[in-house]
Amino acid sequence: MSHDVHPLVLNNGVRIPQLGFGVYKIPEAATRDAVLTAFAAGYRHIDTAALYRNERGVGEAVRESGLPRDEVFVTSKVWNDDHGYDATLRAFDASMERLGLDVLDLYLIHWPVPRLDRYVDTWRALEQLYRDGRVRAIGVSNFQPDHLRRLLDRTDVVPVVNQVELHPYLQQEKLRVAHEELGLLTEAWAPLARGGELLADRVVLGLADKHARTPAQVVLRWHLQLGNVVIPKSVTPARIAENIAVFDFALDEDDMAVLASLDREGRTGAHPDHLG
Ligand SMILES: NC(=O)C1=CN([C@@H]2O[C@H](COP(=O)(O)OP(=O)(O)OC[C@H]3O[C@@H](n4cnc5c(N)ncnc54)[C@H](OP(=O)(O)O)[C@@H]3O)[C@@H](O)[C@H]2O)C=CC1
Ligand SMILES: O=C1CO[C@H](CO)[C@@H](O)[C@@H]1O
Repeated sequence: MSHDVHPLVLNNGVRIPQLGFGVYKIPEAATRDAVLTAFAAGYRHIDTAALYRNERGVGEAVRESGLPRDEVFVTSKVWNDDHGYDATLRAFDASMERLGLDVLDLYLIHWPVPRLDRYVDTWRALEQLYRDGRVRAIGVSNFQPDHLRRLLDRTDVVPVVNQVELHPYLQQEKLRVAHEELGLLTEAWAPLARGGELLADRVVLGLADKHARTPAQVVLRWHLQLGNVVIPKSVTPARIAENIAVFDFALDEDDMAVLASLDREGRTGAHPDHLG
């Protein structure tokens, strides 16, 4: 993997570009072009899921880009309907058929769905896929500390990431501390809080002005400096380029402190204890 993708090292030694491209809500027909635009802008990490119904477009773009396969990092996720050992193995095969890839870089359990109480069995299926070399790393998404601890108590492979909603309005400090203790990286979904109010927040606008950057760039830079893996989504070519142009400036301690003060439990999505 070339150096300009700013990789972080996962707990199994695999490198992940710290900034990736999210494709939730991009229609299947538009996904190939959006991902090719992202590759042209320098992204080398794509975040999709069976739920997003656009894995085919992601796979097409990977092939048509002409990029060496080992320079592109692709994540997908097993959806809530497919929890359980056998169902997860089938869901993985179906995702791989749609993606048209031989090996996946990262496979995640999308939500723990505590009501079903099957995420430990689902994890055992991911462990099997990892041992079989079908996926280079396995992780989870939307897990709370108690879900993580249960997994770690009962299974062998430590997840490499927990992908959770995280942005200045929902900073997830307790969870980030738990991740550090358990040895996994924090991956931020909805890193721009879905592009709403946060990007018009007076504090963010002030920092954008100070650094002659856009509000989205300030927020993404904050994520990078916290050590988060971050996966902003956009279908707008100018924004796709803007969102990756964040490696050539830095927020100072005061900037980070003022952004820390924006925390307010401002979820845009479901709470993991309630979904499912
Ligand atoms: N594991 C999970 O449960 C979840 C995972 N995810 C993953 O995280 C990714 C990112 O999260 P997502 O929900 O898409 O939200 P984001 O926080 O990435 O926000 C995306 C929205 O912000 C807009 N936007 C993007 N860049 C800019 C910019 N520079 N200036 C102004 N507006 C901007 C986009 O508009 P436009 O596209 O029109 O340009 C879009 O409406 C997803 O695509 C998905 O891959 C997301 C939700 C849950
Ligand atoms: O990945 C996802 C995209 O956003 C959805 C709506 O918040 C989530 O439920 C889902 O987990």
